[in-house]
Amino acid sequence: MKILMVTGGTGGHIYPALALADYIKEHKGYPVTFIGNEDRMEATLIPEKGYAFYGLKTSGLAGSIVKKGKAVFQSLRAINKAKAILKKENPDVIIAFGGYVSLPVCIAAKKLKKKVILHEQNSIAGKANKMASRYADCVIICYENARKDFPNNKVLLLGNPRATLASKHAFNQASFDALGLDSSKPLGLIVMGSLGSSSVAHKLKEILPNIQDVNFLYVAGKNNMDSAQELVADNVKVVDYVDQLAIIDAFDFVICRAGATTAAELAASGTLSILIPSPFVANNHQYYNAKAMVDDGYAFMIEEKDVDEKHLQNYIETYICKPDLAKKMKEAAIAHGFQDACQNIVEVIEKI
Ligand SMILES: CC(=O)N[C@H]1[C@@H](OP(=O)(O)OP(=O)(O)OC[C@H]2O[C@@H](n3ccc(=O)[nH]c3=O)[C@H](O)[C@@H]2O)O[C@H](CO)[C@@H](O)[C@@H]1O
Repeated sequence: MKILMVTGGTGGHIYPALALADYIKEHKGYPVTFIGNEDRMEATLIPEKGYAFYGLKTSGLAGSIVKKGKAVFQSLRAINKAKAILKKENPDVIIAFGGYVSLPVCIAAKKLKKKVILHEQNSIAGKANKMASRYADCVIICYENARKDFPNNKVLLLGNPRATLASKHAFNQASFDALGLDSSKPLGLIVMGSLGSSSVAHKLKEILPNIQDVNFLYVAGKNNMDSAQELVADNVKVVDYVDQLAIIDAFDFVICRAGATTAAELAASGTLSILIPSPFVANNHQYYNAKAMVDDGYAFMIEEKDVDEKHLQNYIETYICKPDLAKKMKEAAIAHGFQDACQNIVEVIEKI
């Protein structure tokens, strides 16, 4: 069986696809090829991981009439290019992980009568996935809430492939030691998704130095290192990137955005979190990702507008000073973790 995956734009769409591809390679040996945007992070990340990669030029349907017109024109060209790639590669199944690059590939796939599976990471579906669902044979979701965004007879709630990876992740002592953190105090990891956040960095710079009983590692994101430098303090180290899953076990809690892939990893690995959902995403979907986690009893949430010392200190103390409650929350996280996501998705691929 040959599989082709479509993914792109941000880590939250790319890492789940890579996790599934690695699982398929290890357990089934089926070849996997990728299509993504020719000018986004996937164009380097995916070939670096050893997979064949085809790039398309696409952009989102947003902004001025001229920009929208350009996006439509690019999509039409992308459909033709995708058709040529699909004819050459001749995959049995196409799995699309969202982002606007998915849509032209799904359209091309259906024109060639190929089987299409969509993967939606978020609790509110993205625009591209909603449009692509009419060309899909099956839609895999990670939150019950996303079911209503798709034709009900196509939906399966199976979770995010990164959950499987997170449940099996190996702590890497050398990666942790290289960070040079003082672990004689509780440790907090702060990571703002694959793109970072300058607005949260700006708020935290006033707050973190006052929480002296915790040492923090702030992961800024490669494009935010300048604004993040203002955070450096006795108890705060700043780096641009970490392999989140390799070091997460060393931390007592994580403060982070509520990107769906990070959220899936937190649940599957039983990691305690304080979520600050990004207010700058489509349909406020991170708020709803976070709300589902809070409702299921395994995370706290502070909206960005409410981030202050009192709120943060309050939640941090709960994790550190109430071990019984922290243990209960960890158990609730693991119970909602979809640790078998990869195995269950592969069964669907084989059946389809
Ligand atoms: C601004 C934006 O549009 N964000 C979206 C994007 O988030 P974003 O790309 O930030 O994705 P997530 O937070 O969901 O996932 C980030 C991934 O990168 C990894 N990682 C990240 C930083 C780092 O230093 N090290 C590291 O290993 C994490 O372990 C995780 O696997 O896609 C998500 C999934 O569709 C959406 O829910 C988010 O709303």
